[in-house]
Amino acid sequence: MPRTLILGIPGAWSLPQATILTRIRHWVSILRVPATIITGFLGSGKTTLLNHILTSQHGKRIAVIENEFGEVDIDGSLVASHSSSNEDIVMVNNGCLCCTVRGDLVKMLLQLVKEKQRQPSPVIETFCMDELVSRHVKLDGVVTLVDCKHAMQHLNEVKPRFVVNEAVEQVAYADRIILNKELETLTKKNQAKFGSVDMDFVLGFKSIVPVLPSHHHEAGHEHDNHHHDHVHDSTVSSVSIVTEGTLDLDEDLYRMKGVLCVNGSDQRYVFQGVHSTLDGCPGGTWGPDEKRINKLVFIGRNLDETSLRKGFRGCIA
Ligand SMILES: Nc1nc2c(ncn2[C@@H]2O[C@H](COP(=O)(O)OP(=O)(O)OP(=O)(O)O)[C@@H](O)[C@H]2O)c(=O)[nH]1
Repeated sequence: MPRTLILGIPGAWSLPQATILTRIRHWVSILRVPATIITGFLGSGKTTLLNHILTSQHGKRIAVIENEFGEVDIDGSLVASHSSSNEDIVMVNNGCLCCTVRGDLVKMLLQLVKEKQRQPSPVIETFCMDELVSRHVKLDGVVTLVDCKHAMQHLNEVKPRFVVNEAVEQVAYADRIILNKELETLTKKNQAKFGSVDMDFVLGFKSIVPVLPSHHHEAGHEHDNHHHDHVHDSTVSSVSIVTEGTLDLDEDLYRMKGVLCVNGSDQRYVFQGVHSTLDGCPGGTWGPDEKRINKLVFIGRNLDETSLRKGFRGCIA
């Protein structure tokens, strides 16, 4: 038994070895960095909740690993602008976090825990299976955002056999569910507005059984030497556009979001669309020598990429 480890445990010398080991494991588990998974369907309000967490006074030091569906990073800039320590936010884009980009996630997690001054609290997505990660990081719990306005459409969607309904899984594996966006039929107690919830409800609640969904990929293929047996819905895809120029602004989509350069304004325009709800607000000011790059992401079923790109180019002034 290494002496240094035992010395940290009060009364360890007088105890049987099994008890000592149990205590060591307990202490190691306490020392591990707690991670909270924030999940929820497209546009349900995850980024909004994250910004609420990052700007709340809770005394916790937080690092964020964020995964985006499209290959263009929109949320990175939206989250980073609310945080005082931008370097603690890393993006893992364009892929299912437990499959295609899992290797990146493991690297990110290990990098975060190696740099001891950082305490990644909300770290997004699955990591329990990696031995090295689980030695350093413990899953605190899974928080699922539900968009009350659009949730039933996605929860009730009948998928082909073996195709996973992500919206159902996100709810099924939640330790905490936040009903976000107002709905008149719910009592105030059950719902949140713009992710505004008590921090104790989402951080540090220590779920008793931290279980993650076992999940399946198309025809059960392999990534990074591990096997998946779930299938994502291949009709849902994303189209991302990155182009220079200024826009005159204007489908039936799940989600649109973008950071745009609009005619006559020195400020970025942050554009949000969740189904038919469209929203936008000014973002940060463009730098004097900064290239005015428009970034726009469309996520939905059977997207017509060619006409979306053509239509978007038609908006450039
Ligand atoms: N009316 C209303 N809108 C909200 C609420 N919470 C978030 N929103 C809006 O919903 C839109 C999507 O919010 P996000 O926080 O970006 O959602 P998300 O889950 O991160 O979206 P994805 O990036 O697609 O995964 C934004 O326009 C938000 O302002 C709410 O409680 N009420």
